[in-house]
Amino acid sequence: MTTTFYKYQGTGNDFIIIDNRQNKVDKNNTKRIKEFCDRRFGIGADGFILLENDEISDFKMVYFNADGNESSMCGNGGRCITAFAKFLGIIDNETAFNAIDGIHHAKIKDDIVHLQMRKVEDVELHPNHVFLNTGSPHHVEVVRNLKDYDVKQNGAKIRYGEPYYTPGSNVNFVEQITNNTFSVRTYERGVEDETLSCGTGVTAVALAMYSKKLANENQLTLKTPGGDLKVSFQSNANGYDDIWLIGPAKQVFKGELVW
Ligand SMILES: N[C@@H](CCC[C@H](N)C(=O)O)C(=O)O
Repeated sequence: MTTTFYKYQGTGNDFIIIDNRQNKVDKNNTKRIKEFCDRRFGIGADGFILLENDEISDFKMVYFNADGNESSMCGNGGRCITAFAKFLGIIDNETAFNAIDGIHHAKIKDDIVHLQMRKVEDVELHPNHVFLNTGSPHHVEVVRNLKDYDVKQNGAKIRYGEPYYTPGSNVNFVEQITNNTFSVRTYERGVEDETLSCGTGVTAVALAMYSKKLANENQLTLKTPGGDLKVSFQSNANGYDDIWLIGPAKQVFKGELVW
Protein backbone atom coordinates (compact mmCIF):
# COMPACT_ATOMS: atom_id res chain seq x y z
CA MET A 1 0.00 0.00 0.00
CA THR A 2 1.24 3.57 -0.67
CA THR A 3 0.10 6.80 0.97
CA THR A 4 0.78 10.37 -0.17
CA PHE A 5 2.67 12.32 2.46
CA TYR A 6 3.80 15.90 2.83
CA LYS A 7 6.80 17.11 4.74
CA TYR A 8 6.48 20.34 6.75
CA GLN A 9 8.88 22.21 9.00
CA GLY A 10 8.20 24.83 11.65
CA THR A 11 11.43 26.54 12.74
CA GLY A 12 13.28 23.35 11.85
CA ASN A 13 11.02 20.96 13.84
CA ASP A 14 10.07 18.68 10.93
CA PHE A 15 7.06 16.45 10.37
CA ILE A 16 5.64 13.90 7.96
CA ILE A 17 1.97 14.88 7.58
CA ILE A 18 -0.78 12.76 6.00
CA ASP A 19 -4.36 13.55 5.07
CA ASN A 20 -6.05 10.59 6.82
CA ARG A 21 -9.66 11.70 6.38
CA GLN A 22 -10.33 8.36 4.64
CA ASN A 23 -8.93 6.55 7.73
CA LYS A 24 -6.52 4.35 5.73
CA VAL A 25 -3.41 4.68 7.95
CA ASP A 26 -2.64 1.86 10.42
CA LYS A 27 -1.97 3.89 13.59
CA ASN A 28 -0.74 0.79 15.43
CA ASN A 29 2.16 0.27 13.03
CA THR A 30 4.66 1.82 15.46
CA LYS A 31 7.61 0.07 13.77
CA ARG A 32 6.88 1.53 10.32
CA ILE A 33 6.08 5.04 11.66
CA LYS A 34 9.44 4.97 13.48
CA GLU A 35 11.20 3.85 10.27
CA PHE A 36 9.57 6.62 8.21
CA CYS A 37 10.89 9.15 10.75
CA ASP A 38 14.42 7.69 10.67
CA ARG A 39 16.84 10.01 8.88
CA ARG A 40 18.82 7.16 7.26
CA PHE A 41 16.33 4.31 6.80
CA GLY A 42 13.31 6.51 6.09
CA ILE A 43 12.29 10.05 5.17
CA GLY A 44 13.48 11.65 8.39
CA ALA A 45 11.29 13.67 10.76
CA ASP A 46 10.89 14.62 14.43
CA GLY A 47 7.24 13.59 14.29
CA PHE A 48 4.48 11.96 12.23
CA ILE A 49 1.08 13.67 12.08
CA LEU A 50 -2.32 12.59 10.79
CA LEU A 51 -5.06 15.03 9.81
CA GLU A 52 -8.43 13.34 10.44
CA ASN A 53 -12.12 14.22 10.41
CA ASP A 54 -13.54 15.52 13.67
CA GLU A 55 -17.17 15.80 14.74
CA ILE A 56 -16.90 19.07 16.65
CA SER A 57 -14.17 21.03 14.86
CA ASP A 58 -12.57 21.55 11.42
CA PHE A 59 -10.23 18.53 11.78
CA LYS A 60 -8.37 16.39 14.31
CA MET A 61 -4.58 16.24 14.78
CA VAL A 62 -3.08 12.87 15.80
CA TYR A 63 0.59 13.19 16.76
CA PHE A 64 3.32 10.51 16.95
CA ASN A 65 6.89 11.10 18.10
CA ALA A 66 9.79 9.91 15.92
CA ASP A 67 9.90 6.73 18.06
CA GLY A 68 6.55 5.74 16.51
CA ASN A 69 4.46 6.24 19.67
CA GLU A 70 1.45 8.53 19.89
CA SER A 71 2.27 11.37 22.26
CA SER A 72 1.02 14.56 23.83
CA MET A 73 0.60 17.97 22.13
CA CYS A 74 3.11 19.27 19.60
CA GLY A 75 3.04 23.05 19.19
CA ASN A 76 5.12 23.28 16.03
CA GLY A 77 3.17 20.33 14.60
CA GLY A 78 -0.04 22.23 15.42
CA ARG A 79 1.23 25.20 13.43
CA CYS A 80 2.25 22.95 10.52
CA ILE A 81 -1.08 21.07 10.39
CA THR A 82 -2.90 24.42 10.31
CA ALA A 83 -0.88 25.38 7.20
CA PHE A 84 -1.59 21.89 5.75
CA ALA A 85 -5.36 22.25 6.35
CA LYS A 86 -5.25 25.55 4.45
CA PHE A 87 -3.27 23.88 1.63
CA LEU A 88 -5.95 21.13 1.43
CA GLY A 89 -8.71 23.78 1.30
CA ILE A 90 -10.32 22.56 4.55
CA ILE A 91 -9.92 26.02 6.13
CA ASP A 92 -9.20 29.54 5.00
CA ASN A 93 -7.17 31.67 7.45
CA GLU A 94 -8.83 30.70 10.72
CA THR A 95 -9.63 27.39 12.34
CA ALA A 96 -10.52 25.48 15.46
CA PHE A 97 -9.18 21.92 15.53
CA ASN A 98 -9.11 19.08 18.03
CA ALA A 99 -5.90 17.63 19.46
CA ILE A 100 -5.03 15.36 22.36
CA ASP A 101 -5.17 18.27 24.83
CA GLY A 102 -8.42 19.74 23.51
CA ILE A 103 -9.58 22.36 21.00
CA HIS A 104 -6.99 24.77 19.56
CA HIS A 105 -7.84 27.95 17.71
CA ALA A 106 -5.35 29.03 15.04
CA LYS A 107 -5.03 31.74 12.42
CA ILE A 108 -2.68 32.45 9.52
CA LYS A 109 -1.57 36.03 8.91
CA ASP A 110 1.04 36.85 6.23
CA ASP A 111 2.21 33.21 6.19
CA ILE A 112 2.79 33.22 9.95
CA VAL A 113 0.75 30.73 11.98
CA HIS A 114 -0.66 31.79 15.35
CA LEU A 115 -1.67 28.79 17.46
CA GLN A 116 -3.59 29.12 20.71
CA MET A 117 -2.23 26.84 23.40
CA ARG A 118 -4.10 25.39 26.35
CA LYS A 119 -4.37 27.28 29.64
CA VAL A 120 -1.58 26.68 32.13
CA GLU A 121 -2.46 26.76 35.82
CA ASP A 122 0.40 24.92 37.51
CA VAL A 123 3.89 26.36 37.22
CA GLU A 124 6.22 24.55 39.63
CA LEU A 125 9.08 26.87 40.62
CA HIS A 126 11.99 24.80 41.99
CA PRO A 127 15.35 26.27 43.08
CA ASN A 128 17.15 25.22 39.87
CA HIS A 129 14.38 24.55 37.41
CA VAL A 130 10.73 25.12 36.53
CA PHE A 131 8.29 22.37 35.55
CA LEU A 132 5.02 22.94 33.70
CA ASN A 133 2.74 21.29 31.17
CA THR A 134 1.85 23.32 28.08
CA GLY A 135 0.17 20.36 26.35
CA SER A 136 3.38 18.36 26.82
CA PRO A 137 5.51 18.21 29.99
CA HIS A 138 8.51 20.54 30.12
CA HIS A 139 11.48 20.94 32.46
CA VAL A 140 13.04 24.42 32.04
CA GLU A 141 16.52 25.23 33.31
CA VAL A 142 18.59 28.40 32.94
CA VAL A 143 22.22 27.70 31.97
CA ARG A 144 25.32 29.69 31.02
CA ASN A 145 26.96 29.51 27.61
CA LEU A 146 24.03 27.73 25.95
CA LYS A 147 25.83 27.68 22.59
CA ASP A 148 28.38 25.17 23.87
CA TYR A 149 26.06 23.29 26.25
CA ASP A 150 25.77 19.49 25.86
CA VAL A 151 21.98 19.39 25.40
CA LYS A 152 21.81 15.73 24.41
CA GLN A 153 23.79 14.36 27.35
CA ASN A 154 22.35 16.65 30.05
CA GLY A 155 18.84 16.49 28.59
CA ALA A 156 18.83 12.68 28.56
CA LYS A 157 20.03 12.57 32.19
CA ILE A 158 17.15 14.83 33.33
CA ARG A 159 14.54 13.25 31.02
CA TYR A 160 15.05 9.75 32.47
CA GLY A 161 15.91 10.78 36.04
CA GLU A 162 14.07 11.74 39.20
CA PRO A 163 11.15 12.78 39.29
CA TYR A 164 10.22 12.09 35.67
CA TYR A 165 11.35 8.46 35.12
CA THR A 166 9.38 6.48 32.51
CA PRO A 167 6.77 8.98 31.32
CA GLY A 168 9.68 11.42 31.08
CA SER A 169 9.73 15.10 30.29
CA ASN A 170 11.04 17.29 27.52
CA VAL A 171 13.97 19.38 28.73
CA ASN A 172 14.66 23.00 27.76
CA PHE A 173 17.91 24.83 28.46
CA VAL A 174 17.66 28.62 28.37
CA GLU A 175 19.91 31.67 28.34
CA GLN A 176 18.63 35.24 28.64
CA ILE A 177 19.67 37.55 25.76
CA THR A 178 17.79 40.79 26.55
CA ASN A 179 14.88 41.70 28.87
CA ASN A 180 12.30 39.82 26.84
CA THR A 181 14.38 37.63 24.51
CA PHE A 182 15.72 34.19 25.38
CA SER A 183 17.75 31.54 23.54
CA VAL A 184 16.37 28.03 23.93
CA ARG A 185 17.68 24.55 23.10
CA THR A 186 15.39 21.57 23.69
CA TYR A 187 15.90 17.83 24.27
CA GLU A 188 12.68 16.15 23.13
CA ARG A 189 11.41 12.92 24.62
CA GLY A 190 10.28 10.51 21.92
CA VAL A 191 12.96 11.88 19.60
CA GLU A 192 15.57 11.29 22.33
CA ASP A 193 17.76 14.02 20.98
CA GLU A 194 17.95 17.77 20.61
CA THR A 195 15.52 19.11 17.99
CA LEU A 196 15.96 22.46 16.23
CA SER A 197 12.91 23.89 17.99
CA CYS A 198 9.97 22.79 20.16
CA GLY A 199 6.70 24.76 20.24
CA THR A 200 5.30 23.54 23.55
CA GLY A 201 8.90 23.93 24.83
CA VAL A 202 9.30 27.63 23.97
CA THR A 203 5.79 28.23 25.34
CA ALA A 204 6.91 26.63 28.61
CA VAL A 205 10.10 28.72 28.61
CA ALA A 206 8.15 31.97 28.10
CA LEU A 207 5.78 31.25 31.01
CA ALA A 208 8.64 30.00 33.21
CA MET A 209 10.76 33.12 32.60
CA TYR A 210 7.80 35.39 33.31
CA SER A 211 6.95 33.40 36.47
CA LYS A 212 10.57 33.73 37.63
CA LYS A 213 10.32 37.51 36.96
CA LEU A 214 13.19 37.33 34.49
CA ALA A 215 10.84 38.83 31.87
CA ASN A 216 8.27 41.57 32.33
CA GLU A 217 6.33 41.75 29.05
CA ASN A 218 3.54 39.44 27.95
CA GLN A 219 5.05 38.78 24.52
CA LEU A 220 8.49 37.18 24.48
CA THR A 221 10.87 36.23 21.66
CA LEU A 222 12.38 32.76 21.85
CA LYS A 223 15.42 32.13 19.68
CA THR A 224 15.90 28.46 18.77
CA PRO A 225 18.55 26.84 16.54
CA GLY A 226 15.80 26.57 13.87
CA GLY A 227 14.61 30.18 14.03
CA ASP A 228 12.66 32.68 16.11
CA LEU A 229 9.26 32.11 17.69
CA LYS A 230 7.07 34.46 19.71
CA VAL A 231 4.83 33.55 22.62
CA SER A 232 2.18 35.93 23.95
CA PHE A 233 0.00 35.32 27.00
CA GLN A 234 -2.13 36.85 29.72
CA SER A 235 -1.38 36.14 33.35
CA ASN A 236 -4.27 35.94 35.80
CA ALA A 237 -4.90 34.87 39.38
CA ASN A 238 -4.96 31.18 38.38
CA GLY A 239 -2.00 31.09 36.00
CA TYR A 240 -1.92 31.86 32.29
CA ASP A 241 -4.45 31.93 29.48
CA ASP A 242 -4.86 33.40 25.98
CA ILE A 243 -1.47 31.83 25.19
CA TRP A 244 -0.37 32.06 21.53
CA LEU A 245 2.60 30.42 19.82
CA ILE A 246 3.55 32.41 16.72
CA GLY A 247 5.90 31.52 13.87
CA PRO A 248 6.39 30.18 10.34
CA ALA A 249 5.31 26.75 9.03
CA LYS A 250 6.39 25.62 5.58
CA GLN A 251 5.65 22.75 3.22
CA VAL A 252 8.98 21.41 1.94
CA PHE A 253 8.08 18.39 -0.16
CA LYS A 254 5.59 15.70 -1.16
CA GLY A 255 6.04 11.97 -1.78
CA GLU A 256 4.62 8.45 -1.42
CA LEU A 257 5.10 6.26 1.66
CA VAL A 258 5.44 2.55 0.93
CA TRP A 259 4.06 0.62 3.93
N1 LIG B 1 7.94 19.10 19.01
C1 LIG B 1 6.87 19.31 19.87
C2 LIG B 1 6.67 18.48 21.08
C3 LIG B 1 6.30 17.05 20.69
C4 LIG B 1 5.91 16.18 21.84
C5 LIG B 1 7.07 15.82 22.71
N2 LIG B 1 8.17 15.23 22.04
C6 LIG B 1 6.55 14.91 23.82
O1 LIG B 1 6.43 13.68 23.63
O2 LIG B 1 6.24 15.43 24.89
C7 LIG B 1 6.43 20.74 19.96
O3 LIG B 1 6.70 21.52 19.02
O4 LIG B 1 5.72 21.10 20.90
